[in-house]
Amino acid sequence: MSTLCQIRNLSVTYRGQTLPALNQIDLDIAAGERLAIIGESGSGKSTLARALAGLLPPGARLAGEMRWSSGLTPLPGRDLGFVFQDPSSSLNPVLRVGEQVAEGARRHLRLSWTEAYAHALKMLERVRIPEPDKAMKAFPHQLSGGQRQRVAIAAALAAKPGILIADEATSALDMVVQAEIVSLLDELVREAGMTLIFITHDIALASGFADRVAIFKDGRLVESGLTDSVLTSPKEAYTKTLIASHRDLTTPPLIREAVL
Ligand SMILES: Nc1ncnc2c1ncn2[C@@H]1O[C@H](COP(=O)(O)OP(=O)(O)OP(=O)(O)O)[C@@H](O)[C@H]1O
Repeated sequence: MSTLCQIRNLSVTYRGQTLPALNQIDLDIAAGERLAIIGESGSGKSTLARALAGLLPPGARLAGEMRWSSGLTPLPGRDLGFVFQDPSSSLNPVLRVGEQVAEGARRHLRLSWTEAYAHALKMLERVRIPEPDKAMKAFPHQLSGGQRQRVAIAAALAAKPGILIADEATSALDMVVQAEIVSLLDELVREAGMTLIFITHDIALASGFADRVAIFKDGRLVESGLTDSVLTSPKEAYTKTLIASHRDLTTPPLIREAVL
C-alpha cells in the first residue's frame, strides 16, 4: 500500500492551553487502509481528526508536518468525509434528508439538482435505509438513531471522497445497530477503495475490522501497528493493560494504575 499521509512530529495546542492536546505524533496513513485511532476520552483522537481535515478552531497552534501524497491538503466534504457520534451535528434538522444528501454531490460533483437527487436516492439505497423514496422526503427527527447515522454516512460519501473519518460514529448506538453500522462502513469503504480512519474508545470494536491500530494516551501515540501484531504482542504496558482489561475508555479511571 502506498502512503497517503506522513504525519511527522505533529503537535497541536489549543488557544489558552499550555499543554498540547497532541504531542509530537509520528504516524503514516496508508492509502486504502482501515486505521483505527484508539484512546480514552481526552487522549487527542478528535484533535488528530480535526488536524487532518484542517478543521482546528481559530487560535490552535499546530507544529510539525502532515505530508499528503497528493501534495494538497484534502478538502472536507469533497476529498474527505466526516461522520460524527451524533448525526444531529452533521445533519440539518430543518432540511429534508434527500436535499442534505444531494447537496454535497451537487456542489462537489457539479451535478444538477435532478442528477444530485437521483444520486442521493442511490446513496440511501446503498446505506440500506428502508423505503429510501420515503426517506428522501423525511426530516432527520422522523428517523431512528441508526437510520440517521446511515443518512449521515450517505451524506459524507455523496461526493465520493477518498478518505472517510468516522469519529465515534457508532458510540451512541445500541450494540446490534453499532455492529450493523460498522459492517456497513467496512463494506462501503472496501467497495470504493477508500481510506477509513475509525476513531473509537473501544479496542474490541476496532480490532474486529481495522487493518492497523494506533493507540493514543494523553496526546501521545503509545504504539501503532498491524491489528493482529499489536493485539497479540503489544509492546507497551498501556496497550497490554488495555487489552487485558477491555476497559471502557469513555470513563477515565479514578485512580491511575501504577503500570501506566
Ligand atoms: N477547542 C478546544 N479548546 C481547548 N481545549 C480543547 C479543545 N478541544 C479539545 N480540547 C482538549 O484537548 C484534549 C484532547 O481532546 P480531544 O477531543 O482530541 O480528545 P478525544 O480523545 O477525542 O476525546 P473524546 O473521546 O472525549 O472526544 C482534551 O484535553 C480536551 O479537553
